[in-house]
Amino acid sequence: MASVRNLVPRRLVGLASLRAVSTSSMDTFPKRVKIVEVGPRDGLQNEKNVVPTPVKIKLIDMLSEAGLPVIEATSFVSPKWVPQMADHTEVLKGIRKFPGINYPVLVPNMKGFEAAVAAGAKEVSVFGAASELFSKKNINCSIEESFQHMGGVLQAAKATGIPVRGYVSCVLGCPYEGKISPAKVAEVAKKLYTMGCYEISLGDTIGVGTPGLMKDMLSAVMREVPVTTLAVHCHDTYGQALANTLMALQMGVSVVDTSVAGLGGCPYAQGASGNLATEDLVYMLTGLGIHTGVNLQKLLEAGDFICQVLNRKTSSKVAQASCKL
Ligand SMILES: CC(C)(COP(=O)([O-])OP(=O)([O-])OC[C@H]1O[C@@H](n2cnc3c(N)ncnc32)[C@H](O)[C@@H]1OP(=O)([O-])[O-])[C@@H](O)C(=O)NCCC(=O)NCCSC(=O)C[C@@](C)(O)CC(=O)[O-]
Repeated sequence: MASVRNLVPRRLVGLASLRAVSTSSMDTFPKRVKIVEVGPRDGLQNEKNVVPTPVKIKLIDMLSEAGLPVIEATSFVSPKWVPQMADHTEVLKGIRKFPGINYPVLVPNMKGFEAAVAAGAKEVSVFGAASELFSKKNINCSIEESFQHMGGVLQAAKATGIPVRGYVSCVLGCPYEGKISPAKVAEVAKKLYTMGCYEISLGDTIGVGTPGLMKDMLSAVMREVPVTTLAVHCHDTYGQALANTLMALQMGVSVVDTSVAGLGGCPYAQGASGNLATEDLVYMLTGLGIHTGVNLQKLLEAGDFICQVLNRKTSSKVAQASCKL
């Protein structure tokens, strides 16, 4: 693989050719998009070989340097279930905390919440699903039981002034149940919103959705939850993540979860590939003239770094193209 140093002078060529467009269809897009970088958590949780803690810390520091406003750093889940995240405390304590950047962590229950707070977490994310079977496989409880676990975390977080983000998985399909109805997604999203999550991230966990499904699902959710509190989280298994995200942006969503180099997958969703690559979203938004505050060059360097450590080719089309320029 080419070294970062060799790539640096050439990579801006593609970016420099981008020109912000202004058409009437742009009126429906948000003026700025908040990118939630989930690579260090969602991106690495599925890696078979344990990634050394200093590598995770360096990756997060590089992503901070790139200007990502939110970086999901790790998860305080059971190390028996997800061994890759067992070093959560060391990672959270070891990273440089840049002013203005949030470093939320995933917590499934009070045990995870308490450990996260003890490690210095200032924001947490709870996670549920719109599929009963996925909920059972992923967190070993029903959707109803998961509301109780999340409710406990939300109450404790409120008492300590910690903001809570909520995830809904399987919003466009489930590896165990198949089709998931938009009404079910809306019901779960509404529950998380009314319980106190300030933002609800809608996850196409296995990347099976298409823009039409995204439109139907979002239309149902937006009848129950304000669009200003919604985020989308698209995996790219069928190459639809960027198209699905574009549909969400057109519908007024302005928060998007992505993963550097397109890393990712869920250990309890066999066959699901990585998230939408952060580089590809930044490139598209730059072309649309939508502000993100992210430095694409530095982001590409972070992607190169983690791909070299993992001995993996990047899944980002933009990173691949930039290597060839
Ligand atoms: C939820 C549990 C813990 C239930 O797991 P369980 O086995 O049902 O839990 P339990 O309460 O019966 O406890 C069993 C053992 O786990 C311990 N335990 C219990 N909780 C914790 C904790 N927080 N941290 C550390 N240890 C914990 C607990 O202390 C006990 O230890 P033991 O007595 O056997 O030694 C487990 O199922 C789990 O950790 N699941 C997490 C799975 C996961 O991380 N999945 C990936 C993240 S979700 C995702 O990727 C989707 C998303 C968010 O990206 C969006 C999308 O794409 O859709």
